[in-house]
Amino acid sequence: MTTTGAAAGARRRIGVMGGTFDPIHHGHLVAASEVAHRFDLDDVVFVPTGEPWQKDTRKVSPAEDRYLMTVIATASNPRFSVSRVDIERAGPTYTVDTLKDLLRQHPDSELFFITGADALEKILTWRGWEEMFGLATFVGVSRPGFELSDTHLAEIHDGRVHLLEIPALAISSTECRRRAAAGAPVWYLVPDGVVQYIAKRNLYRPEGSTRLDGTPAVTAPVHRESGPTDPIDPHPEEFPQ
Ligand SMILES: Nc1ncnc2c1ncn2[C@@H]1O[C@H](COP(=O)(O)OP(=O)(O)OP(=O)(O)O)[C@@H](O)[C@H]1O
Ligand SMILES: O=C(O)c1ccc[n+]([C@@H]2O[C@H](COP(=O)([O-])O)[C@@H](O)[C@H]2O)c1
Repeated sequence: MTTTGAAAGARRRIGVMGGTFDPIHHGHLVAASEVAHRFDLDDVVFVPTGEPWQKDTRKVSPAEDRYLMTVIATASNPRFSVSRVDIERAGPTYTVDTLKDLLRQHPDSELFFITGADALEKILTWRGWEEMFGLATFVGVSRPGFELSDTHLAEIHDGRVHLLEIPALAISSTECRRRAAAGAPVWYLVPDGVVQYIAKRNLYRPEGSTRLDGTPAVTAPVHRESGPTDPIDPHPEEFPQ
């Protein structure tokens, strides 16, 4: 007996939630959950970027930290999983490559790439976008502060792009990082486990700050092929953030 949304013999419908996730927050999770519900998806795969080339003007946290925060944030949802395809591919992250890798891994699937209104606005600046629209259906979701529009995508509009209003959460990773850097709480903006992870790894704190155990905070990127430098503490203390 199948317990998924796909009828027997039908292609699996897989949502793809790509993002830098530095850190992952409830805006990402609500977007994925809402698109999964409205598009009757079987699963949503979260794909943390390797090298987000359009964010190269700022320091991005090590891929392993962003990956682990994404795993922590999605662990309680049986339909959510996290893929390493982008962090294991060398070089800048292009969605056209993400989609090809996922289709190789899931050849009998139909992909639905989920993107916020801000990212959708800039999608024609993405590398190989012409090919990209042939590999997945794109679902643009509303985001406070941005206009949700597909008028710039008129020539693609043959059912490959959909727009969806979702519950509005005015949360951004930028604001979460700013708050963590200032010692302000990020509780309830990000999942509880992510709050704990940020504190444990001293992410987003000013250079030279120390971890709660007194050791220097990690500042060098973690090597791609290695696992996390720190296992997740199974008995985390209460952190003030
Ligand atoms: N609050 C939100 N509501 C809807 N979509 C969102 C929200 N936050 C992010 N997204 C979408 O999630 C995807 C990944 O976003 P990303 O990881 O860059 O987060 P961000 O909050 O935009 O980060 P930053 O503030 O660092 O730019 C993008 O498609 C983005 O548009
Ligand atoms: O393919 C591209 O050239 C491209 C350029 C910018 C962003 N993207 C993808 O869009 C998603 C959101 O990216 P970001 O930078 O807003 O976190 C993520 O999956 C990125 O890989 C992709």
